[in-house]
Amino acid sequence: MATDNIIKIKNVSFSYPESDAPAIDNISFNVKRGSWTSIIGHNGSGKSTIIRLINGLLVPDENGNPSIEVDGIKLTDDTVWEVRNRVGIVFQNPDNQFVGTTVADDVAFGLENRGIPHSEMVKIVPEAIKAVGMSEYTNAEPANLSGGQKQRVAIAGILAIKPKIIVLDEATSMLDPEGRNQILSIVKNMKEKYDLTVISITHDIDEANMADQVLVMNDGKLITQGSTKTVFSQVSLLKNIGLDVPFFEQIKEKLQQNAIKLPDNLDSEKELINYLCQLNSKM
Ligand SMILES: Nc1ncnc2c1ncn2[C@@H]1O[C@H](COP(=O)(O)OP(=O)(O)OP(=O)(O)O)[C@@H](O)[C@H]1O
Repeated sequence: MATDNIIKIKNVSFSYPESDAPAIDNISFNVKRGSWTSIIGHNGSGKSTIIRLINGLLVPDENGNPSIEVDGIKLTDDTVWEVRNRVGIVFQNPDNQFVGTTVADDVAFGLENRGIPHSEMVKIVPEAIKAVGMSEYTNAEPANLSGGQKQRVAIAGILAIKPKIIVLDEATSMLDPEGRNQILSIVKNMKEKYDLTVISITHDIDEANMADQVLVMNDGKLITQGSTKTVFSQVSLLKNIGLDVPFFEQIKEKLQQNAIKLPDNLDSEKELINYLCQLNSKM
């Protein structure tokens, strides 16, 4: 994995015109190339607004000398399309993402928009559809697919334009557990295969736990960030802002509140169970 920062956000604030409070309040963070970042936070905390700022759909407020850099390109009016080509977004509702009458048409749409020659499209489209395991549905109508299949087609459409960054904006929230796991596993495989950088905005704690880095938003502010271990061990902070905490961290906290001292290096449920079994056998 490369180690440079593919996204650099510095001193960024943003207020929607009709609102008094800023939706984003002076945030700074970096995202490493090829990494997985989760953004968590309550409804309205500013998660989607960050993504709209990263792909230039919104422009930061001028105060504080803000800067946004994506893949080494400083985001300005002149570079917005260059940046946008690097960021593919899968949205929450699969039904709002289709424009083609067949799966193949739909996946080809982004390529047509970018003026990719037909001779290249006929190679790229089937490859992208195959990558998400949907080849047998190439000529199907998107409207007739299941929610999980629709999200796979949306991902194929994004893969076709070869982005550097893929954003899942609550992309699994309308799927059942099986559909969700399929999508996450496809994205994970694509990430490794194409050295993609993944940003997932999610309310699902297991999905958030897949990340290398977690960003926690509250009322437009980035209140903590770090590895899953660093962030999810701040149980009280997360609970105070109404967020879920992994079951494992909740159990650890309860044990410690009951004066059961645990070693620092317990990183998984399995390690915790083994430790408690050993403790029990010594009693
Ligand atoms: N188009 C808009 N016009 C005015 N205010 C907006 C607009 N979009 C979002 N907001 C406000 O900006 C704030 C941040 O919204 P945003 O959608 O970024 O939050 P979020 O964390 O993604 O929420 P959710 O989890 O519900 O998707 C909220 O107070 C929201 O009401």
